[in-house]
Amino acid sequence: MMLERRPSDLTKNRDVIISVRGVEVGFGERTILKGLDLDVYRGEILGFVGGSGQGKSVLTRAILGLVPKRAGTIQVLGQNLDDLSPEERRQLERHWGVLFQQGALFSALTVKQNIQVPMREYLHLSDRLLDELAMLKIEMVGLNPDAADKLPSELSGGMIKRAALARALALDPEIVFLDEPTSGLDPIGAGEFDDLIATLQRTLGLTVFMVTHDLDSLYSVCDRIAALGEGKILAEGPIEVMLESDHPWLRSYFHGKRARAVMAGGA
Ligand SMILES: Nc1ncnc2c1ncn2[C@@H]1O[C@H](COP(=O)(O)OP(=O)(O)OP(=O)(O)O)[C@@H](O)[C@H]1O
Repeated sequence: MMLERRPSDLTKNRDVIISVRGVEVGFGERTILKGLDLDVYRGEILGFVGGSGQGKSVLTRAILGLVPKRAGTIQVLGQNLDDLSPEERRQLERHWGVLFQQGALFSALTVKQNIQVPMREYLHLSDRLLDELAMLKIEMVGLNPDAADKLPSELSGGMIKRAALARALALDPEIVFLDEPTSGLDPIGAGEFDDLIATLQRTLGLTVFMVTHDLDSLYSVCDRIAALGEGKILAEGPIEVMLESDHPWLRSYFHGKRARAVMAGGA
């Protein structure tokens, strides 16, 4: 069953920063996304939910241009991804940062060197300036300065996430893609990471596209939520829209035992 899409008040008069129209993605015989439409608005934190294997990572990767689509258009910052030359595409990529699920830091590089990888690719700055910039990012994500010279293997899970976020922020992006940023963190670590994302979004004016299963994150930091199922967006809007939906998956997700516990927790 398809639910009527209902734009929230939050979206009025706001710039669309990512526009997905009629996107179809499949592998072999299987079609994962079946003509999906989605808008992401400048400055919002959009939580992207859906059952396991529904295609949340596939859509994220399609927006990043990492998996081919069979149909549809994707515009990011007003540019149609299909129309870009390799150099235009490289310039566009400067404007987004990505935090993949596994953190994906280079294991042989220190935190500082990891953060400097995108900087070295795009900026032509002295080593001293690159060091200063990296230390700024380290501070921004709440890591101790002495984390700079550590290898990923010397860090806790929470610190790895922060270091990966610092690298995603290396080029001062306008959009950050986060794939299950709080997975693997304990509830306190996850809550602190959520707070960090909310603070960065407010202070830097970031737009955040966050794939998450974490109900706490959805309640506490997301401005809007989009739910994926059956290859399309089942519903999108603030949490109230999710709670009012009578789609069976949304009902069991947002009214299940765990959801009730989160609500009761005062979110
Ligand atoms: N490169 C690929 N080749 C073939 N099938 C793929 C490929 N990438 C993803 N898939 C399939 O597409 C489906 C959607 O995968 P995806 O990782 O996007 O799900 P998800 O919604 O992010 O799930 P989860 O919440 O478990 O991470 C899965 O069935 C997966 O096996």
